[in-house]
Amino acid sequence: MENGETLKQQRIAVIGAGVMGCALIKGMLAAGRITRDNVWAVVATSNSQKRIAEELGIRVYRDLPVDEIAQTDTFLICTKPYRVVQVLDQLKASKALKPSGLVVSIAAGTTIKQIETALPNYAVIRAMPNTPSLIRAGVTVLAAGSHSQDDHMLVAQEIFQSVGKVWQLDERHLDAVTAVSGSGPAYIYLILESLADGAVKVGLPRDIAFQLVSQTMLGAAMMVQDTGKHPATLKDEVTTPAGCTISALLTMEDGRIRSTLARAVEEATRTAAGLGNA
Ligand SMILES: NC(=O)C1=CN([C@@H]2O[C@H](COP(=O)(O)OP(=O)(O)OC[C@H]3O[C@@H](n4cnc5c(N)ncnc54)[C@H](OP(=O)(O)O)[C@@H]3O)[C@@H](O)[C@H]2O)C=CC1
Ligand SMILES: O=C(O)[C@@H]1CCC=N1
Repeated sequence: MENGETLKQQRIAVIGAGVMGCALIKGMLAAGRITRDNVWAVVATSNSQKRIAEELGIRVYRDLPVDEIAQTDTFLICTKPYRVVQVLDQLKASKALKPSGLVVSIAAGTTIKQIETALPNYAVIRAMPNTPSLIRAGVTVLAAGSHSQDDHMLVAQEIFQSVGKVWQLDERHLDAVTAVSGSGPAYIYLILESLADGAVKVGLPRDIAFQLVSQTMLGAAMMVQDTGKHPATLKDEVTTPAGCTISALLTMEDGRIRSTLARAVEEATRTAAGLGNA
């Protein structure tokens, strides 16, 4: 089978089609890795059911359908963390799970052990993606469960490669990953908005400010990736002696921007670790 073709043989269920579940379905459809026939979803409310069925053109249910479960290879669990075990209990109670199937959970703080306790002997992979998966610019880190084989990991890799870049790490890193790249887009939006506020304060129109700041962020991020240079080196290349950049940087340092951002990641890691116990 060609690289990237494994998903075409799979029937995929997305349990919880909210922000992330829909981002993943849209991303996979846009990548042409799945068809509308081989994916189905579950939501809680009739409003979401109607909206998503219309928007995505896929089968959307409010209860777990036993006949669909029996034909499904991979379950992407995308509910809030506190609902994950309840959903897994329902899947188990259906008695329709394929023994060779795979559960991939994207729930923050919900451990592989918690999932394997609910579904003993089942292949489990824990994933932490982020919202840019919607536009296929996501970041996902995968961690394998104790019954996950290479072919299961291949399926998970193909799902998340279709919506962005993928790394595989030991599960002990997943709460940190959640705090860095899972939550990360929110930090970047806050910084983007703050810089744009500054631009507005010095007279630029808001829409131009958003375009200038977001493109600058994109370019700066690409410089880090493409040049491989340390960010401090790239920063120094911008910072002319007695120029204006150093004025801005020292103002930021006065506001303890570095430790504020680093401590924020530390705090988010602590919070993420507790989310599966709610
Ligand atoms: N948002 C993010 O940036 C990221 C989130 N995550 C993780 O992804 C998961 C989902 O987050 P997010 O998409 O933001 O949450 P949302 O609230 O947007 O989505 C949750 C979805 O679950 C559905 N749902 C609720 N109860 C059930 C149930 N019993 N059975 C099936 N579906 C149900 C909801 O249906 P309805 O719409 O009808 O209420 C909704 O579609 C969380 O565990 C989170 O930790 C991971 C990475 C990033
Ligand atoms: O805020 C949260 O808990 C989730 C996990 C990562 C991003 N959003």
